[in-house]
Amino acid sequence: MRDAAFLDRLAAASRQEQFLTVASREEALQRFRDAIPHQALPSEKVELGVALGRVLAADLASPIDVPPFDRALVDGFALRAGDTEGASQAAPRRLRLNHEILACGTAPTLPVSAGTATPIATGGVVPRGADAVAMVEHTELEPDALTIDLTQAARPGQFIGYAGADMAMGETVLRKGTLITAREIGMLAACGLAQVEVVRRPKVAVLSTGDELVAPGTALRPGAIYDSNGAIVAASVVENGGEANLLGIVPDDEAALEAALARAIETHDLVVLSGGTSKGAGDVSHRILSRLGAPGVLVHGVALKPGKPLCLAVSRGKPIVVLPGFPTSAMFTFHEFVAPLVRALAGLPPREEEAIEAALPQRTASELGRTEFVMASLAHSPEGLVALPLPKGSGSVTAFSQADGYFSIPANRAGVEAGETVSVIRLGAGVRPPDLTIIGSHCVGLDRVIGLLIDRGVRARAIWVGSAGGLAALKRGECDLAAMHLLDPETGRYNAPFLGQGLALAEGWRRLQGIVFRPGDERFEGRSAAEAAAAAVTDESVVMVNRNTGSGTRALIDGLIGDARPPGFWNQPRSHNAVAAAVAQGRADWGVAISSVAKAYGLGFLPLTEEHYDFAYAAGSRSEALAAFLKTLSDPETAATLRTLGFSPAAGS
Ligand SMILES: Nc1nc2c(c(=O)[nH]1)N[C@H]1C(S)=C(S)[C@@H](COP(=O)(O)OP(=O)(O)OC[C@H]3O[C@@H](n4cnc5c(N)ncnc54)[C@H](O)[C@@H]3O)O[C@H]1N2
Ligand code: MOO
Repeated sequence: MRDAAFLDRLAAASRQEQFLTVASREEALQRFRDAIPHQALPSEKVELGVALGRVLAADLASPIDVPPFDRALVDGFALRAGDTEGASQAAPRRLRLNHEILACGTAPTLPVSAGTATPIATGGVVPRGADAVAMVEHTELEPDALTIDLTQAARPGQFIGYAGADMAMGETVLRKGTLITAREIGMLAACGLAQVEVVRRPKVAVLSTGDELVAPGTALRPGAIYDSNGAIVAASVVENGGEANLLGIVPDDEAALEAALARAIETHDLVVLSGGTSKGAGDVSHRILSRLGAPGVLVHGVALKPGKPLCLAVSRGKPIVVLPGFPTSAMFTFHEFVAPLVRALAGLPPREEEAIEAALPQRTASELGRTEFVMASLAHSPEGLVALPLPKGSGSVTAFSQADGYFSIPANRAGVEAGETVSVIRLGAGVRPPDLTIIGSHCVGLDRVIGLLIDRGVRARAIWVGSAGGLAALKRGECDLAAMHLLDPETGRYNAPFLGQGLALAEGWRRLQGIVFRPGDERFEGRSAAEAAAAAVTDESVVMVNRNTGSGTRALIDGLIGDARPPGFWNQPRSHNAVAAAVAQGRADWGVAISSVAKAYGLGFLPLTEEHYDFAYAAGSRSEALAAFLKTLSDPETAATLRTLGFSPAAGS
């Protein structure tokens, strides 16, 4: 490896420039706004049939009266109210019928003169002379059909819809910036408009850079990951009124990137690239963006977390945004810097942000000097709403989509204390806290049970932080249930010994834990788990993968290996899947995981023990959602589902 090219690359990487400017979020936004007008693009005319989802470019006045004439609102007779005064069942008023019937679409030819009435249908044109319509139910047709007897007096104007009552000619009926939905389409059609003037949609080029990226739909090679930013950014552009052009993946190559960016700015209003902007790659984007045209980079580095390496540039009058590669950082900076621009160009008003107050149950630390945004889930607690910071970092794709919102910690604070109230800005419309929050250890069995609950109308959500974390969260009142599998080494019992005052345990199911290894590995194949582990810890060439302290599985591993510290001991991932992936990919030779995961990864399995996966909850809780969960847990249907997944439901179900 110590060849010249390798040393050159290493030297180049360590020589990287510092970020050009580290701006505050406000400064960064200001510089971007000063350089790029955040205003609607010019308009274009589109047919009504394709206007759905577009934005009106100008206020719109109705060119006609709607309805265009005074019309009957009931089936009956057009007449003069004055002729009907005092009419009653006992003393009906007799009116002569005019010789025409005003069906819909028929223009009247005869006026209604005193003492006469004209038959009219709902929607028919009210004839000259008439000032009211009487309902057919309040009249009796005389046998000669030439007269009616009216049994109820009519008020002037009764059952007439006047011209322009709905929309008057010249009245502004729709405002510019209105998003055209089915309702607006109806109004435009009623005005007789076949076309409408809408804001041109901003054309946004979306690119991803990274040699490790592959497009969804293709096979993953070792070390590669799917390009998720491209898809998320493109969809978010559309959600904010833009037209996304997903240009795909560009390799980490200066010339290729420069060529792709140059092409993209020619034909788009905005270019959004993600990845390759932090240290190590930072000056590449910087050099390219400066070469593409003045003024080049406006901001590179914002005192934000997530989102520090964000880069904002303008070349040839076009904005170029380089989002950080980490998906949560990319989405967050998109939301803060790109979405407002796309909306403005598309003529849409700024997104309405709904903030909701929630208590923080736990201290959350933050970095001094950077405004930190913390993705959080909302949950109900006996004391009111709580904001649960999501345990996943900027590299996660799910943090942004699973969060109900985010709260910020100012740059001059090192954290927020437990019990403080934070203002959670909601992400997405109509986000409601779930009925039931489960925190603890992940299990695909629980994924299914939650699915069954959702089918029954209970909105349940799980947050995976491990058994001990779930129990601690339950004790702090952050959730309704803790999903756990903790073994007490002293009693050999699962879960119950850890509960403490006020908590009850619902038995869930049993999961077979065992040693996982690559099939065919003779150091494990055909042996007992205890025997294989004992041999493995004395062989320096065998690498293990451990689990995190506090997990139920770690307690098992400790029991297996005692004080031994074999290679791999300090590699302590937090899930069964991470253990199985490490073994399957050859980064480790053995670990402990549950049988269902071993099967999913095609690994060999030496059974160790059946662990109990149970649920702790507050004994006094009266939550209906909790009751529904406990009921679902004891359903035969649930038990059958769990068995098909390879779990043994607890006795009794
Ligand atoms: N030594 C330092 N390292 C890092 C720093 C730093 O200041 N010093 N900053 C960190 C921060 S903060 C962030 S955020 C990331 C962002 O880095 P880049 O914008 O250069 O992004 P990459 O290095 O290209 O990728 C980071 C990460 O994200 C994955 N990625 C990239 N593109 C995509 C995509 N389209 N879809 C899904 N995932 C993507 C990529 O594989 C990496 O895992 O840098 C820190 N490092
Ligand atoms: O800015 Mo990075 O986004 O802190 O993770």
